Amino acid sequence: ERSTSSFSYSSYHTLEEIYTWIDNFVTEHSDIVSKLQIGHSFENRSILVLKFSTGGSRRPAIWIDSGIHSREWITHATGIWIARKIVSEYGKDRIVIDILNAMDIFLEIVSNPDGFAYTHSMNRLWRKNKSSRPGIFCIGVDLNRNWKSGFGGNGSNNNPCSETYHGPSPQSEPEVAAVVDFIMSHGNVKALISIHSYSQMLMYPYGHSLEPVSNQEELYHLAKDAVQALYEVHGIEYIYGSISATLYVASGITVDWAYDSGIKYSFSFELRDTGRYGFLLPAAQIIPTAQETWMAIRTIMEHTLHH
Ligand SMILES: O=C(NO)N[C@H](Cc1ccccc1)C(=O)O
Ligand SMILES: [Zn+2]
Repeated sequence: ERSTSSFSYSSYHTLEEIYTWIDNFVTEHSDIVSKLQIGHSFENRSILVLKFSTGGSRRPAIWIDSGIHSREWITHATGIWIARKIVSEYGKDRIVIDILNAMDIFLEIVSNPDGFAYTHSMNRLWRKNKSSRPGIFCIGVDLNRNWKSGFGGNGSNNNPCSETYHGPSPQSEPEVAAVVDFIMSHGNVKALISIHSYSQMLMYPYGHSLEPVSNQEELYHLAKDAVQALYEVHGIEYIYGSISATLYVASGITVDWAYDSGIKYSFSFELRDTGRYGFLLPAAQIIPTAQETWMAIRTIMEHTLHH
């Protein structure tokens, strides 16, 4: 069926189902949504980005990615739901209208397609990508350790068999290089939101050190407001703060690279839950999770629009 009306937003889907949904979604909303291919994964799958734009050229933009860790299925499902929410709210919500009349939104739903396919075929709890190199006997690099900022520092591992293996060099992984190349050539990305699960946290740089970022006060208060907006939907409580202070030191991570590349509003979400189901969050929680996450993301986008 050509329409997305038969797509269940309250279910988890395979890579093929998501890519088909993307094509149908773009067809149905071609007035404001387009599909970009920003590169290929290690196993040669397309890396796709949805672009939401109401015109202009190279407008200030917001980047949102989900699924960088393949086992975090709630993040892809949330990304899909948010894509539909953006187009449905554009006609209704004053804040979304204002955002899209001034900015573009880029949404990369499946940031690690090889790993995601693997969680459906062989190992539901696979985290990394699927890269392999001669003489190395473990597969995959942690795509949240392969970025240039703080690369190879504490909170990342140089053992290829580790779940936090940072890879042989910064941006060695095609899935990371594609995003870096896209954002750098775009040159006008004002906010980056990288969605993970689980733990119910909203965090900002730095992960690689306890050193506060220059606009720490602003990010703290924005995170506070975003977490409050999230709480008001279903009463779910998040903690917030800098990654290194709130969680632990992690080096080579997406948001540190984004921040150091000039994207002053860089955040990482850890969605539901706090461990009862963990990565195996029941599908019944997809829509409630997406609804509350949307309100936090909308808060961050609105702030970015006005600053
Ligand atoms: O893997 C997850 N969550 O899925 N998060 C941890 C912590 C984290 C989250 C966000 C940014 C940096 C670091 C990780 O080791 O990457
Ligand atoms: Zn993760």
